[in-house]
Amino acid sequence: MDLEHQTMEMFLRWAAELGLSDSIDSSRSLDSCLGHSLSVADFPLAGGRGLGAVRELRKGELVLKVPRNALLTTESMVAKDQKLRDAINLHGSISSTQRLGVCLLYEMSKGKKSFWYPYLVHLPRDYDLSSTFGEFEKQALQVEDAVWAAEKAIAKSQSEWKEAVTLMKVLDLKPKFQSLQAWLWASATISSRTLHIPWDSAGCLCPVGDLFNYDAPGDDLNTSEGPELVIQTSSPKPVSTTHHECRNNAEEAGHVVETQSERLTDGGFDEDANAYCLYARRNYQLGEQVLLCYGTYTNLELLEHYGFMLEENSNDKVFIPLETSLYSLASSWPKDSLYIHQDGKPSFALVSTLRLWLIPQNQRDKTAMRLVYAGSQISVKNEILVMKWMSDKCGRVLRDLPTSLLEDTVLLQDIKNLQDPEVCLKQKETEAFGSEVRAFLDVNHLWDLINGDVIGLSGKAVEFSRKTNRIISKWRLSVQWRLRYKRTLVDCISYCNEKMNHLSST
Ligand SMILES: C[S@@+](CC[C@H](N)C(=O)[O-])C[C@H]1O[C@@H](n2cnc3c(N)ncnc32)[C@H](O)[C@@H]1O
Repeated sequence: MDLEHQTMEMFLRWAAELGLSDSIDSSRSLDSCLGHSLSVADFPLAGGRGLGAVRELRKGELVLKVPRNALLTTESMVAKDQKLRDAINLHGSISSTQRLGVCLLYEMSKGKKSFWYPYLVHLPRDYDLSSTFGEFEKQALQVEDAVWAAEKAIAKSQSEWKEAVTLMKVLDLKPKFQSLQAWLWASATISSRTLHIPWDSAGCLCPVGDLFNYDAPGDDLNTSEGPELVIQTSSPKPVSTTHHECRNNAEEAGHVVETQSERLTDGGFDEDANAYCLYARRNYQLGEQVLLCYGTYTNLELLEHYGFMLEENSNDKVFIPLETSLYSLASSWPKDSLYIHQDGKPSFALVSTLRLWLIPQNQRDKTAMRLVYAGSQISVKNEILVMKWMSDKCGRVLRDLPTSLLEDTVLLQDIKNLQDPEVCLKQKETEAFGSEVRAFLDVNHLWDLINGDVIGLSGKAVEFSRKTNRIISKWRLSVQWRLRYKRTLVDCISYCNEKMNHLSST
């Protein structure tokens, strides 16, 4: 049994001893907290390590219960450590998320002496959130809004780190735990793994509960005949770093509560049970990955908060630069409602605004306004103008980007080849590398490694260091993101052209 496997077993035993369980049967063995409903498994195409169903699960069924004493929160860490308590009390001016970040690093610095050590060793060593992107990966996003969002995330992490360093110094953390690198790790851990708790806006780290991978809301609606969960959402979308909203008043009887309401999340802290309770969001077959919904996110937001994106994401939104006069006309609709759906359809608000914008000012009478607000077309002529404008605009946006969809598709394949240890890079292949691959190899000083292998005729694949592989993964994510963006614009052009053809023939 390899080391990873052994430490995972130790972790699951430790969790069972603390009372974590995937079963409602309280007399279960203390060898592992899993095995009745779930098991840890690898899902290479959907999040990597995750939790699989070890039996058929019914929608609404309780699948994991994590008692409060196992949760890592500022409160629970402080309660176990006088020095930490004193330092936190003295330096209360930073945000609760920063406090949790410092506590996490402090706990990590204890190594095996930490109460949560069996959990902490299983945290990822690296993350791909955009706050961890270097200049190359950031620019590879190409789209101005996306580059700007990444820049903002990077700057935010840096300024939060500077503010938190004072507390880290008081705690006398070793330099490696005080570094920006360590801070980025702690912030990414908190951003991508915390669950919502009612008593701390920073949320909690939930052993085992943070092994669930993500399922977008709305993608599960047709899959079950089971009863619906009532999730009492405090806001339609979490604004804090925590992604799970509270499922208050969850009735334990049958572990199912009745119908409707917005189902953004699949669990929450249950005051009565004094535990975090997680429920199946749909029916699952044996062996299927059990997923959790962290909230409603566009791909850019997923990249920022979680370090991944979804090729198929019904919540994705593609924004294109619009004329200022159009924005001012669109005052009835918020700016962020003017977008293109991932399947290429312009949003209701965008089409409505364009309908209005594209009729001459003297024709913007009551009748036209009424039609626009009702979501109806004003006239066939106007509708054709709208579709033509959208199609031309998307075409211009695509042309203005540094690379085409086709070039990005080839690039993505080259990146996959670079990353694949099974692929041997032949000299003729490296000669065909496009300018972006060449620039990447230049910036990261990797030519020697590539040439050494090719010229050395070793016949072996090029092996990059772990650090280089991490950078390649981030770059790959950027390219995937911009490719998805471009696909949506191309689909929008097809959608508009089809509409135009249809309208012209009527
Ligand atoms: C709460 S953790 C889930 C467990 C994680 N896979 C692990 O091994 O610890 C969230 C992270 O898992 C990954 N992830 C979750 N859902 C994913 C999905 N559908 N596709 C790709 N990665 C996903 C992302 O790296 C994300 O930041």
